[in-house]
Amino acid sequence: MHNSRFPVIEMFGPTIQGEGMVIGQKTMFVRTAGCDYQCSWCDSAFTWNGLGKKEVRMLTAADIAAELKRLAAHTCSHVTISGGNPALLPHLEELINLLHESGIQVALETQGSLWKDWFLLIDDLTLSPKPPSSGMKTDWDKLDVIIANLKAQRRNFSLKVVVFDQSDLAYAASVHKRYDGIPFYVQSGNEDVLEEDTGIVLGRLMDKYKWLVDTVIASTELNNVRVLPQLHAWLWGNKRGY
Ligand SMILES: C[S@@+](CC[C@H](N)C(=O)[O-])C[C@H]1O[C@@H](n2cnc3c(N)ncnc32)[C@H](O)[C@@H]1O
Ligand SMILES: Nc1nc2[nH]cc(C(=O)O)c2c(=O)[nH]1
Ligand code: SF4
Ligand SMILES: [Mg+2]
Repeated sequence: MHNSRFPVIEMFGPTIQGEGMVIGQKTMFVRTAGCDYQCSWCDSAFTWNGLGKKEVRMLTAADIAAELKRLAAHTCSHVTISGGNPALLPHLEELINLLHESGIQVALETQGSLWKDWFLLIDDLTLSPKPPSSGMKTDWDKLDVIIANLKAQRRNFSLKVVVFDQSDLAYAASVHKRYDGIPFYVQSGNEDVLEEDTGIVLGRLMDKYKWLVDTVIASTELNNVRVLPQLHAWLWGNKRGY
Protein backbone atom coordinates (compact mmCIF):
# COMPACT_ATOMS: atom_id res chain seq x y z
CA MET A 1 0.00 0.00 0.00
CA HIS A 2 1.72 3.15 -1.12
CA ASN A 3 -0.98 5.61 -2.02
CA SER A 4 -2.63 6.52 1.24
CA ARG A 5 -4.08 10.01 1.48
CA PHE A 6 -3.63 12.13 4.57
CA PRO A 7 -5.80 15.05 5.72
CA VAL A 8 -3.41 18.02 5.66
CA ILE A 9 -4.72 21.36 6.89
CA GLU A 10 -1.53 23.40 6.43
CA MET A 11 2.14 23.18 5.52
CA PHE A 12 4.56 25.98 6.32
CA GLY A 13 8.16 26.91 6.89
CA PRO A 14 11.02 26.99 7.06
CA THR A 15 10.61 28.34 10.57
CA ILE A 16 12.11 27.29 13.89
CA GLN A 17 10.75 24.62 16.15
CA GLY A 18 9.45 26.79 18.98
CA GLU A 19 8.93 24.04 21.55
CA GLY A 20 10.47 21.13 23.35
CA MET A 21 13.36 18.77 22.74
CA VAL A 22 14.67 20.36 19.52
CA ILE A 23 13.69 23.98 20.21
CA GLY A 24 15.43 26.30 17.77
CA GLN A 25 15.77 23.62 15.08
CA LYS A 26 15.11 24.97 11.58
CA THR A 27 12.13 22.97 10.39
CA MET A 28 9.09 22.76 8.13
CA PHE A 29 5.64 21.92 9.53
CA VAL A 30 3.00 19.55 8.20
CA ARG A 31 -0.21 19.93 10.19
CA THR A 32 -2.80 17.17 9.93
CA ALA A 33 -6.52 17.63 10.58
CA GLY A 34 -8.51 15.91 13.31
CA CYS A 35 -7.97 15.27 17.00
CA ASP A 36 -9.28 12.74 19.53
CA TYR A 37 -8.97 15.49 22.21
CA GLN A 38 -10.57 18.92 22.56
CA CYS A 39 -8.26 20.82 24.89
CA SER A 40 -9.88 23.96 26.31
CA TRP A 41 -6.82 26.06 25.42
CA CYS A 42 -5.81 24.39 22.13
CA ASP A 43 -3.90 26.86 19.95
CA SER A 44 -4.68 24.78 16.86
CA ALA A 45 -8.40 24.20 17.41
CA PHE A 46 -9.10 24.90 13.73
CA THR A 47 -7.70 21.41 13.07
CA TRP A 48 -10.67 19.80 14.83
CA ASN A 49 -13.48 22.30 15.58
CA GLY A 50 -14.78 22.64 12.03
CA LEU A 51 -13.44 26.16 11.40
CA GLY A 52 -10.62 24.84 9.20
CA LYS A 53 -12.73 22.28 7.36
CA LYS A 54 -12.45 23.97 3.96
CA GLU A 55 -8.64 24.04 4.20
CA VAL A 56 -8.26 20.27 4.55
CA ARG A 57 -6.70 18.55 1.53
CA MET A 58 -6.40 14.80 1.11
CA LEU A 59 -2.78 14.38 -0.02
CA THR A 60 -0.47 11.47 -0.74
CA ALA A 61 3.02 11.26 0.73
CA ALA A 62 4.41 12.24 -2.69
CA ASP A 63 2.11 15.31 -2.82
CA ILE A 64 3.27 16.42 0.64
CA ALA A 65 6.96 15.86 -0.10
CA ALA A 66 6.65 17.80 -3.37
CA GLU A 67 4.94 20.74 -1.69
CA LEU A 68 7.56 20.83 1.07
CA LYS A 69 10.23 20.89 -1.61
CA ARG A 70 8.49 23.83 -3.32
CA LEU A 71 8.30 25.70 0.00
CA ALA A 72 11.94 25.05 0.88
CA ALA A 73 14.09 24.00 -2.03
CA HIS A 74 17.52 23.27 -0.52
CA THR A 75 16.88 25.42 2.58
CA CYS A 76 15.65 22.88 5.11
CA SER A 77 16.30 19.24 6.04
CA HIS A 78 13.91 18.76 8.96
CA VAL A 79 10.13 18.31 8.99
CA THR A 80 7.82 18.37 12.01
CA ILE A 81 4.50 16.57 11.77
CA SER A 82 1.88 18.02 14.08
CA GLY A 83 -1.88 18.49 14.21
CA GLY A 84 -4.47 17.85 15.52
CA ASN A 85 -3.27 14.38 16.38
CA PRO A 86 -1.21 12.80 13.58
CA ALA A 87 -1.36 9.52 15.54
CA LEU A 88 -4.91 9.09 14.24
CA LEU A 89 -3.48 8.35 10.79
CA PRO A 90 -2.56 4.88 9.60
CA HIS A 91 0.32 4.47 7.11
CA LEU A 92 2.11 7.72 7.88
CA GLU A 93 5.25 5.61 7.37
CA GLU A 94 4.75 6.31 3.66
CA LEU A 95 5.52 9.98 4.27
CA ILE A 96 8.25 9.39 6.86
CA ASN A 97 10.11 6.92 4.62
CA LEU A 98 9.85 9.24 1.61
CA LEU A 99 11.26 12.16 3.59
CA HIS A 100 14.05 9.98 4.99
CA GLU A 101 14.96 8.93 1.44
CA SER A 102 15.52 12.62 0.66
CA GLY A 103 17.80 13.02 3.69
CA ILE A 104 15.16 14.83 5.76
CA GLN A 105 14.76 14.22 9.49
CA VAL A 106 11.26 13.86 10.86
CA ALA A 107 9.81 15.00 14.19
CA LEU A 108 6.37 14.28 15.62
CA GLU A 109 4.11 16.14 18.07
CA THR A 110 1.43 13.99 19.67
CA GLN A 111 -0.35 13.82 23.02
CA GLY A 112 0.28 10.15 23.83
CA SER A 113 -3.31 8.93 23.58
CA LEU A 114 -2.76 6.59 20.61
CA TRP A 115 0.06 4.33 19.39
CA LYS A 116 1.13 3.74 15.80
CA ASP A 117 3.97 1.41 14.74
CA TRP A 118 5.36 4.21 12.53
CA PHE A 119 6.32 6.08 15.75
CA LEU A 120 9.43 3.89 15.66
CA LEU A 121 10.60 5.67 12.48
CA ILE A 122 10.44 9.18 14.00
CA ASP A 123 13.74 10.95 14.73
CA ASP A 124 12.49 13.39 17.42
CA LEU A 125 9.26 12.31 19.08
CA THR A 126 7.43 14.50 21.59
CA LEU A 127 4.69 13.08 23.79
CA SER A 128 2.61 15.81 25.38
CA PRO A 129 0.09 14.38 27.86
CA LYS A 130 -2.50 16.91 28.89
CA PRO A 131 -2.86 18.48 32.37
CA PRO A 132 -6.16 19.16 34.20
CA SER A 133 -6.57 22.69 32.80
CA SER A 134 -7.06 21.17 29.33
CA GLY A 135 -10.24 19.40 30.49
CA MET A 136 -8.85 16.10 29.12
CA LYS A 137 -8.22 12.84 31.02
CA THR A 138 -4.98 10.92 30.55
CA ASP A 139 -5.35 7.22 29.72
CA TRP A 140 -2.37 6.05 31.75
CA ASP A 141 -2.52 2.47 30.46
CA LYS A 142 -2.17 3.75 26.89
CA LEU A 143 0.64 6.13 27.77
CA ASP A 144 2.47 3.38 29.71
CA VAL A 145 2.41 1.12 26.64
CA ILE A 146 3.56 3.89 24.28
CA ILE A 147 6.48 4.76 26.53
CA ALA A 148 7.41 1.11 27.08
CA ASN A 149 7.45 0.55 23.28
CA LEU A 150 9.64 3.60 22.64
CA LYS A 151 12.01 2.69 25.46
CA ALA A 152 12.29 -0.93 24.30
CA GLN A 153 13.35 0.29 20.85
CA ARG A 154 15.67 2.95 22.30
CA ARG A 155 13.95 5.75 20.41
CA ASN A 156 14.79 9.44 20.83
CA PHE A 157 11.75 10.86 22.57
CA SER A 158 10.70 13.23 25.32
CA LEU A 159 7.75 14.24 27.46
CA LYS A 160 6.42 17.80 27.41
CA VAL A 161 3.68 19.02 29.73
CA VAL A 162 2.01 22.41 29.25
CA VAL A 163 1.45 24.14 32.59
CA PHE A 164 -1.06 26.89 33.31
CA ASP A 165 -1.56 26.62 37.09
CA GLN A 166 -0.68 24.78 40.30
CA SER A 167 -2.81 21.72 39.57
CA ASP A 168 -1.12 21.39 36.16
CA LEU A 169 2.19 21.57 37.97
CA ALA A 170 1.17 18.74 40.30
CA TYR A 171 0.16 16.74 37.22
CA ALA A 172 3.55 17.47 35.60
CA ALA A 173 5.30 16.25 38.73
CA SER A 174 3.30 13.00 38.65
CA VAL A 175 4.21 12.41 34.97
CA HIS A 176 7.88 13.11 35.70
CA LYS A 177 7.82 10.66 38.61
CA ARG A 178 5.97 7.94 36.71
CA TYR A 179 8.36 8.07 33.73
CA ASP A 180 11.59 8.59 35.61
CA GLY A 181 14.59 9.02 33.32
CA ILE A 182 12.70 10.21 30.24
CA PRO A 183 13.80 13.72 29.14
CA PHE A 184 11.14 15.98 30.62
CA TYR A 185 10.02 19.46 29.57
CA VAL A 186 7.51 21.82 31.10
CA GLN A 187 6.15 24.51 28.80
CA SER A 188 4.29 27.62 29.86
CA GLY A 189 0.76 27.94 28.52
CA ASN A 190 -0.59 30.63 26.22
CA GLU A 191 -3.91 31.62 27.73
CA ASP A 192 -5.16 33.93 24.99
CA VAL A 193 -4.80 32.17 21.68
CA LEU A 194 -7.23 34.62 20.02
CA GLU A 195 -5.30 37.84 20.80
CA GLU A 196 -4.01 39.31 17.51
CA ASP A 197 -1.63 41.91 18.95
CA THR A 198 1.79 40.22 19.12
CA GLY A 199 3.07 42.78 21.64
CA ILE A 200 0.25 42.09 24.07
CA VAL A 201 0.74 38.34 23.66
CA LEU A 202 4.49 38.66 24.33
CA GLY A 203 4.00 40.55 27.60
CA ARG A 204 1.60 37.93 28.92
CA LEU A 205 3.78 35.01 27.77
CA MET A 206 6.82 36.47 29.50
CA ASP A 207 4.84 36.80 32.76
CA LYS A 208 3.64 33.19 32.49
CA TYR A 209 7.13 31.88 31.69
CA LYS A 210 8.64 33.84 34.61
CA TRP A 211 6.00 32.38 36.93
CA LEU A 212 6.75 28.85 35.69
CA VAL A 213 10.53 29.28 36.04
CA ASP A 214 10.18 30.65 39.58
CA THR A 215 7.80 27.85 40.56
CA VAL A 216 9.99 25.08 39.15
CA ILE A 217 13.05 26.58 40.84
CA ALA A 218 11.26 26.27 44.17
CA SER A 219 9.84 22.79 43.47
CA THR A 220 11.13 19.73 45.29
CA GLU A 221 9.52 17.35 42.78
CA LEU A 222 10.55 18.89 39.47
CA ASN A 223 14.32 18.56 39.65
CA ASN A 224 15.72 17.11 36.44
CA VAL A 225 13.48 19.14 34.12
CA ARG A 226 13.79 21.79 31.41
CA VAL A 227 11.50 24.81 31.48
CA LEU A 228 10.67 26.31 28.09
CA PRO A 229 8.32 28.86 26.57
CA GLN A 230 6.72 28.59 23.13
CA LEU A 231 9.47 30.54 21.41
CA HIS A 232 7.58 30.96 18.13
CA ALA A 233 4.73 32.66 20.02
CA TRP A 234 7.22 35.19 21.43
CA LEU A 235 8.26 36.06 17.88
CA TRP A 236 5.00 35.77 15.98
CA GLY A 237 2.22 35.72 18.58
CA ASN A 238 -0.83 33.77 17.49
CA LYS A 239 -0.19 34.20 13.76
CA ARG A 240 -0.69 31.04 11.76
CA GLY A 241 2.05 29.68 9.50
CA TYR A 242 5.06 30.23 11.79
C1 LIG B 1 -1.38 21.88 18.82
S1 LIG B 1 -0.62 20.50 19.57
C2 LIG B 1 -0.67 19.28 18.27
C3 LIG B 1 -0.04 17.96 18.62
C4 LIG B 1 -0.77 17.09 19.64
N1 LIG B 1 -2.19 17.14 19.47
C5 LIG B 1 -0.41 17.52 21.04
O1 LIG B 1 -1.22 18.18 21.70
O2 LIG B 1 0.69 17.19 21.46
C6 LIG B 1 1.13 20.92 19.60
C7 LIG B 1 1.66 21.37 20.94
O3 LIG B 1 1.10 22.62 21.26
C8 LIG B 1 0.81 22.64 22.64
N2 LIG B 1 -0.19 23.68 22.89
C9 LIG B 1 -1.43 23.74 22.37
N3 LIG B 1 -2.10 24.82 22.82
C10 LIG B 1 -1.24 25.47 23.65
C11 LIG B 1 -1.34 26.67 24.44
N4 LIG B 1 -2.46 27.40 24.45
N5 LIG B 1 -0.27 27.02 25.18
C12 LIG B 1 0.86 26.27 25.18
N6 LIG B 1 1.01 25.14 24.45
C13 LIG B 1 -0.02 24.75 23.70
C14 LIG B 1 0.32 21.23 22.89
O4 LIG B 1 0.34 20.89 24.27
C15 LIG B 1 1.32 20.43 22.08
O5 LIG B 1 2.46 20.18 22.87
N1 LIG C 1 7.33 27.42 15.16
C1 LIG C 1 6.46 26.51 15.65
N2 LIG C 1 6.87 25.61 16.55
C2 LIG C 1 5.97 24.68 16.98
N3 LIG C 1 6.18 23.65 17.82
C3 LIG C 1 5.06 22.94 17.93
C4 LIG C 1 4.08 23.51 17.13
C5 LIG C 1 2.77 22.87 16.93
O1 LIG C 1 1.78 23.55 16.67
O2 LIG C 1 2.72 21.64 17.02
C6 LIG C 1 4.64 24.62 16.53
C7 LIG C 1 4.21 25.63 15.61
O3 LIG C 1 3.06 25.72 15.20
N4 LIG C 1 5.17 26.54 15.20
S1 SF4 D 1 -4.40 17.25 21.85
FE1 SF4 D 1 -3.20 18.82 20.78
S2 SF4 D 1 -4.34 19.33 18.90
FE2 SF4 D 1 -5.68 18.07 20.18
S3 SF4 D 1 -6.92 19.57 21.24
FE3 SF4 D 1 -5.18 19.16 22.59
S4 SF4 D 1 -3.55 20.63 22.07
FE4 SF4 D 1 -5.13 20.68 20.45
MG1 LIG E 1 1.45 25.37 17.60
